[in-house]
Amino acid sequence: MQSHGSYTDIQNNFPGLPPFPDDVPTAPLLRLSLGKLLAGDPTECERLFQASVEIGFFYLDLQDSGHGVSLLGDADKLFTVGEKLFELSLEEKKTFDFSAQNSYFGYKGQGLSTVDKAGNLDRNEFYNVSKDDIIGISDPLPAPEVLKQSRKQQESFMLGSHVIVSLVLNILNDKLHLPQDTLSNLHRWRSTGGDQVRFVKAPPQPVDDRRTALGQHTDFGSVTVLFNRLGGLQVLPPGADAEWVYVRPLPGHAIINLGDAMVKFTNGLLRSNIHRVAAPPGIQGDSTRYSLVYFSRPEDSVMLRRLDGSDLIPPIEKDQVEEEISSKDWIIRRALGRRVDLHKDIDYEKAAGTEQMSRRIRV
Ligand SMILES: O=C(O)CCC(=O)C(=O)O
Ligand SMILES: [Fe+2]
Repeated sequence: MQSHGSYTDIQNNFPGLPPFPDDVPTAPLLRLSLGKLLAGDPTECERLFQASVEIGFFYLDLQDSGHGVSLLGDADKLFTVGEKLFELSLEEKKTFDFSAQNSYFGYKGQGLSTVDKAGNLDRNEFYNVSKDDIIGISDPLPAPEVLKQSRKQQESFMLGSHVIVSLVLNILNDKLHLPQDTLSNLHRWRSTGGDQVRFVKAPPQPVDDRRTALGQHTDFGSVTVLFNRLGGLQVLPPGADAEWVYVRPLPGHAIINLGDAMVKFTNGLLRSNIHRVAAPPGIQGDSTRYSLVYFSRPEDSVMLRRLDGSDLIPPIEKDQVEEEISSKDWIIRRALGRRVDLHKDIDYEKAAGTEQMSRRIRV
């Protein structure tokens, strides 16, 4: 057994950052190869499907494909952009909070969302940038100079992530026996939707008061492409007795997870796993944590309900009622429903997603 904070494999750590400790429980997520998935390798595609049914999270090794390597390069550039972005004064950043206009794009300051039913507040700030804005199919939102100057890098990162999303959707489409292109036709690059990049920053927390930085949730959309360097992300495996485990960040890999839309489209066959962000473990807890995310969502007008045309997707049961809600309304309800600055009384449950199904506990 290694001592606290030590590491066995230098390649499993990020240069310049304190190592992820070896003595905390981690999720045994599958590591899939982008090169193999792009080549249509049947075993790798089957592993992707398995991971999507069982846990809804997997690592994607980007190092064995030219596309993946260039996405890693774009992610590196945006980590630097993110650091500069959050260096702006709070006063300036707040001018880009558009939530009062019912928009989830722009800045969210630290401590504006509840992380649990007790009303404890979050400990991170983030900034959401709309894909539609960056590719010029919606009116541009006001943005700080550092974001205006990096629109090209953002577009490249968004497109690169969207290619990964489309690949995952096409493999799932095939495995679900859906008519060809069913899923990708609900996620067209140049159609209006909620796709976004999120820059995240969480400062180190006081040693004697380390808490959840981002409350437990399932992602709202379809497929998430996440870049982590410091630990802190945790998932709750299925089952009544499950305990939170860390997802160890791996250099050269993205973390891919499915969101609520995939659960609704497949009537619970695919899984959108509950996750949260805790303070980074061990000596990592003294460092500032940045992360970078690409969230894909079904196009705005898509209704989030069971898809027709598959013999594998379970039918709607007799006593089951599907909510009539569009992708756009779902995301607004989930993204803004727990903001203490927008609502006097927070109905924590009303802003919930598919968490209950995610637990896979039969009642
Ligand atoms: O920062 C992370 O690692 C995860 C963030 C996350 O889960 C989210 O923004 O939905
Ligand atoms: Fe998330």
